Amino acid sequence: MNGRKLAWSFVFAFRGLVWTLHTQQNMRIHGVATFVAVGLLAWLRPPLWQTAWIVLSIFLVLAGEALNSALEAAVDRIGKEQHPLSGAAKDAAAGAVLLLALQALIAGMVVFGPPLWKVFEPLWFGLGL
Ligand SMILES: Nc1ncnc2c1ncn2[C@@H]1O[C@H](COP(=O)(O)OP(=O)(O)OP(=O)(O)O)[C@@H](O)[C@H]1O
Repeated sequence: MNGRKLAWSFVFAFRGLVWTLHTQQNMRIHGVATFVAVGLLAWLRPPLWQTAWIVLSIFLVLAGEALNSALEAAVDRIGKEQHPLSGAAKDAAAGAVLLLALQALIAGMVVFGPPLWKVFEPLWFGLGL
């Protein structure tokens, strides 16, 4: 592969990500979640392995959503008519994203839960909770 072709492949990949952001509401939701997670990382500065877990989770969810969007587009390109296999393919891909998102939620709770609890603990007790 020559350098020019390699550079174009990055452009196409980036264009694919921009397309998912424009067309997929779920990708935009994951984008917002990414900003929140990065903000919490910058604020709470967890240990390196926990930071790595969160960063990995972010990339896994975004990559999963991009693949899900690709599969949806491919299924729709094959045929827009209703078919059990088309539905099953889309459902299975959505299930994969759900699993990745659940994993990210667990990572967020394990990494950010205890320090956030510490920060807001005085507030809970101040409110008599
Ligand atoms: N061609 C089809 N044949 C049968 N069932 C389908 C077909 N297309 C979609 N479905 C069903 O409808 C669900 C929603 O499909 P849709 O294409 O709207 O994707 P989505 O999950 O809403 O994603 P998004 O809103 O991000 O595009 C699928 O998960 C599937 O169960």
